[in-house]
Amino acid sequence: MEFHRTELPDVVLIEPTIYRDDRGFFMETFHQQRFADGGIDASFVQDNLSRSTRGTVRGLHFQIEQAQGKLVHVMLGEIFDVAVDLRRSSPTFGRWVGMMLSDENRRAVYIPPGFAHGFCVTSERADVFYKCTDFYAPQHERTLLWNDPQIGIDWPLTGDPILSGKDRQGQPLSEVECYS
Ligand SMILES: Cc1cn([C@H]2C[C@H](O)[C@@H](COP(=O)(O)OP(=O)(O)O[C@H]3O[C@@H](C)C(=O)[C@@H](O)[C@H]3O)O2)c(=O)[nH]c1=O
Repeated sequence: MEFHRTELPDVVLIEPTIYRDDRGFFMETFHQQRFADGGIDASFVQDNLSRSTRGTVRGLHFQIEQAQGKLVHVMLGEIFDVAVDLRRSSPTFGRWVGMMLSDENRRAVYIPPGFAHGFCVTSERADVFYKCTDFYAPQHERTLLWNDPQIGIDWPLTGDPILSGKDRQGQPLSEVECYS
């Protein structure tokens, strides 16, 4: 298992060790000690699974209180997974990073509290499984506008995305409440 810091250094790409044999493969998806050694000291309290079809964008979501760190895996399909730094005190405030995660590369990403998270589905469908460091708290949930030109995420989309009503009404960075 390898841990690679991204352009936003607190966002970490995890490259698993995959053991293949005649039966198929085996890999660890989370190992507290190895993650701690790799710089991720997180304890998870909630696991989520969502299924989405091609061209769906979910996000960009965060909780202003009970901020969640997220460890994101793709069980089926392929996504472009995005984190946006919303910590005003950070040198990378307002910047984004995106990574392809799939059932082929089996990569995962750890996004710590303080970031908005979202993804776009680039396969027929995608099952996304993620662990969270705090509980879902809808009263604290905020939605950053997925296509805010000030952030300028280069989504791998060919047309208009499939969005929830909530995500269509996301707030731009200039208006959304951020972390200090
Ligand atoms: C996120 C969540 C939603 N729900 C419910 C609320 C709602 O009725 C239904 C669908 O919720 P949403 O539309 O918010 O689901 P979704 O758009 O998939 O929200 C998720 O998006 C990704 C990008 C994230 O990073 C997650 O933290 C989460 O915000 O599921 C829960 O019960 N628990 C949860 O933890």
